[in-house]
Amino acid sequence: MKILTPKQTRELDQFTIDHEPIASIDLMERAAQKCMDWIISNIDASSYYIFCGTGNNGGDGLAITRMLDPFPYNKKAFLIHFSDKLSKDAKLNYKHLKKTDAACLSQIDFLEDIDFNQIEPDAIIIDAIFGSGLNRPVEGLAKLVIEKINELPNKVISIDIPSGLMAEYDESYAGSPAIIKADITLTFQTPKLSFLLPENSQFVGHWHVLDIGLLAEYIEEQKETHVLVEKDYITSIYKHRLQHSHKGNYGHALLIAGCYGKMGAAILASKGCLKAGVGLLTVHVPHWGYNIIQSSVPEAMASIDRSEMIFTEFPELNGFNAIAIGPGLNKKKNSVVAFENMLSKIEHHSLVVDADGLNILSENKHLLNKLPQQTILTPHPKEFERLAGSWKNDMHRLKILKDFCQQYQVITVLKGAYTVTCMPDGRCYFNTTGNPGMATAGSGDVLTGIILALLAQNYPPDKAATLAVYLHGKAGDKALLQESKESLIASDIIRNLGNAFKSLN
Ligand SMILES: NC(=O)C1=CN([C@@H]2O[C@H](COP(=O)(O)OP(=O)(O)OC[C@H]3O[C@@H](n4cnc5c(N)ncnc54)[C@H](OP(=O)(O)O)[C@@H]3O)[C@@H](O)[C@H]2O)[C@@H](O)CC1
Ligand SMILES: [K+]
Repeated sequence: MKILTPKQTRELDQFTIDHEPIASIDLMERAAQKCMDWIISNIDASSYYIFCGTGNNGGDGLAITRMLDPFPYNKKAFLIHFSDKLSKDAKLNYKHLKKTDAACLSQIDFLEDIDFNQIEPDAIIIDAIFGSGLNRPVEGLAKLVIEKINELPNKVISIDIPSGLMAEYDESYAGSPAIIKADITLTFQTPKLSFLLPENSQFVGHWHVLDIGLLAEYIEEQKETHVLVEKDYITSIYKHRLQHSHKGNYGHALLIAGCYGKMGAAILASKGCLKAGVGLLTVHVPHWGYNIIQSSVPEAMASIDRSEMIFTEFPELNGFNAIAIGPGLNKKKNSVVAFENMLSKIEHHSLVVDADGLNILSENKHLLNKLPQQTILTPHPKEFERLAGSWKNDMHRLKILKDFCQQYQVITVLKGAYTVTCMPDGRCYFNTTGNPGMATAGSGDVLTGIILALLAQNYPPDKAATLAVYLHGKAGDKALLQESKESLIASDIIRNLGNAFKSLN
């Protein structure tokens, strides 16, 4: 699903009004009806307090209040009068509600006009103060109201976007002094980019996209800049296996991993790779790790370094079509030299760099220029900061990520909630699978193995990265059916890769 910018959202709105065609007031009615349908099907409460602004978001709130009328609920709508400029459709809905139930509607000029004590703790608060039209930090009356709502114990449902949160912003934006902390956000047609940034999870709560029938035609014409990766996208890139195939069809991968004390990372990455369908896997390990890898991963072949403890050389690369380097490696001088030598020998191979491979890059930045185009890097935020520098807010981090990928022509998988895979041309793919139980030792090693396997099977690097991230998260979600977020470990992710693949059929 494409994520639209605020400008695209306004254009989509207008495109639908012009081409469906539909009057804007009827579109607002449809949006409010979708919210009502969702609320009636999912919420069990007897009182609703609806806080409305003066723009179209407020118009939605006023329409929702009217739609509650046939139901036996207590309801009260507050028009927060922070501006005299009531939008045209908000004004129509204001008049309409006044006719239906004038007693439930109050105009609020001062915070004291609202008796917050009357709001029962189990009542639902509907937040329709600001939507996608917010263009500056919230001040004055609206700020006071938002702060007060955030102090209440009530469940809050935000319409379209939590009031005070911008759909997009830049690095100079220090945030609004007041933003609604919603439990649920009901957003229209596509999610907003800010929902996917870690710093905003405290405001957005659980978000749901409501299809309000805005025309797909317009969305299809827009470039893929920010994409939410869901099952339909993944099934469109997943290649089914042929009935008559042999291991030669699925590539030969080389994994360079492990050192004294860190052989577990090599084992986990190897198993992830094998379980993701690679034809053949060779693992290059220090001499000391030979017995360990052979007995722990009998399906893999071993290539042995002359060094007892660390990575100092690499096998002839010709026989391999994909290479991963980094899990459980180390950053000693001889390993850096070997890494640099290997980069100069890479020709047609796809490459993944993880863990200590990334640390080597951040301590030897000149190597970044030697990475083959479309190399896949898989940092967590700390590793990324070491590679690319620090950021002021998460939107700024996204900009740094795009600049970094463009500068070095690499693909970066920035791990976290909504892991984002950024392409050399700046396209960003936000993943939707996975859970906090996966923040556990070795989880990243497994992901590296999966990416390596998909590259060896000839997936183009951009598709290999997005598919691997999705499968890794899905395997974690399947594992969580038997485990808890605390007990889930990397081996559980490996064990559930089969279930993750099956979920694509
Ligand atoms: N997309 C769709 O298809 C559909 C969208 N719909 C709904 O419309 C919503 C967008 O409505 P909207 O454009 O009227 O903006 P909204 O957020 O209500 O703000 C109102 C005004 O507030 C002002 N303002 C801004 N910042 C401010 C601040 N800090 N403090 C004080 N004032 C501030 C600013 O005016 P300004 O003062 O800048 O002239 C702005 O115009 C959208 O979220 C959805 O709920 C559905 O009804 C139908 C389908
Ligand atoms: K809102």
